[in-house]
Amino acid sequence: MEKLKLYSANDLAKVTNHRSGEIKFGEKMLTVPKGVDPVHFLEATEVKYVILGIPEDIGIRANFGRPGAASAWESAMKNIANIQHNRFCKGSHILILGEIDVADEMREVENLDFNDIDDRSKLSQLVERIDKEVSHIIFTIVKAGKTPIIIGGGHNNSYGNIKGTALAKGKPINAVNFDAHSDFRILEGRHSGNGFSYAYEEGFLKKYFIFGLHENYTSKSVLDLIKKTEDRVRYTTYDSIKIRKEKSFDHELTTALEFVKTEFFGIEIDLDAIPNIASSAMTPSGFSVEQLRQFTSIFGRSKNASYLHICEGAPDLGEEKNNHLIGKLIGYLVTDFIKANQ
Ligand SMILES: N=CN[C@@H](CCC(=O)O)C(=O)O
Repeated sequence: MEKLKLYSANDLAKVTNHRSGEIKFGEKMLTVPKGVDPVHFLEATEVKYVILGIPEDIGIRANFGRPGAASAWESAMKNIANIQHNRFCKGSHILILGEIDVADEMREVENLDFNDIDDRSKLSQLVERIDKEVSHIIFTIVKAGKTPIIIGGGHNNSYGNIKGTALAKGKPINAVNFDAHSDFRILEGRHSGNGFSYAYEEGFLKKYFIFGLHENYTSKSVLDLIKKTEDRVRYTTYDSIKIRKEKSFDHELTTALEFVKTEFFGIEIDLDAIPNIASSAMTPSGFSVEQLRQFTSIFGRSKNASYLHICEGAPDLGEEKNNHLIGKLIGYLVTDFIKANQ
């Protein structure tokens, strides 16, 4: 795990704002002690939840998107460290493992142009390089009996999450994805729009449910492909629930849960499904933050929930004065998941 940059107790102290009479997560969460092998530590610790950051937006660049998601990890950590440790949720149940070191790759993409065919191919190759690191680290965390909470990064990282979890569990897993987009697009080289189709094609993803797809942003070819694989890939649209009111939110949650919970499954959350949250494909229309939190809690409750991935939030694309909001939203989702799951 050479590309794993461990988070130290000192890193944690730097982002924790101490206040007398209060105990913050940053004072209670674990880090891997200096000089200790992280794999041994993962195997030995009793802590169940392991937080990992992926500060990249290379998959988004390879998908002709707007960069910015690399900054979500730092914003999330600044928030998570300052959540109150209390009877509702305890920081001591969390290990902050660290982040995947993508600094070299991020430097390499700075001057690459999506419109240049050679550059586009380089972007995809760099996504594949990150895929390998993500799947290896997720494999190691899950194999140690822990539940990863992954903070991205682009949605390309769904591939590594699914692959790593499936390899650790020794069988393909299911996934539920709260997203405006299917990310089940053609296998044209890796990017943020085809993490699930690659995982499906390579046999790591068994059943896949897309929750709240936006009808305007799903191509006919993807809809046709999903129709052909109906026994394994299903969806419900945002428009059918919230606009035409043909289906109820709660009923669709149950349908999706029944579909995925038959096996170990991953919970994938793309923040571009929430209105006005800064992201590459930012939207003015979508489910509310409360609905996303309910989704996280309901799926988190299942004993087969094997990881949580929150991605595509891009504080760097947001308003300068309030760029802590994405970190705060991620903090709510992390604690909603843990409270439901523990
Ligand atoms: N992870 C996001 N994937 C979307 C992005 C859509 C967009 O950039 O407009 C997709 O490929 O469909």
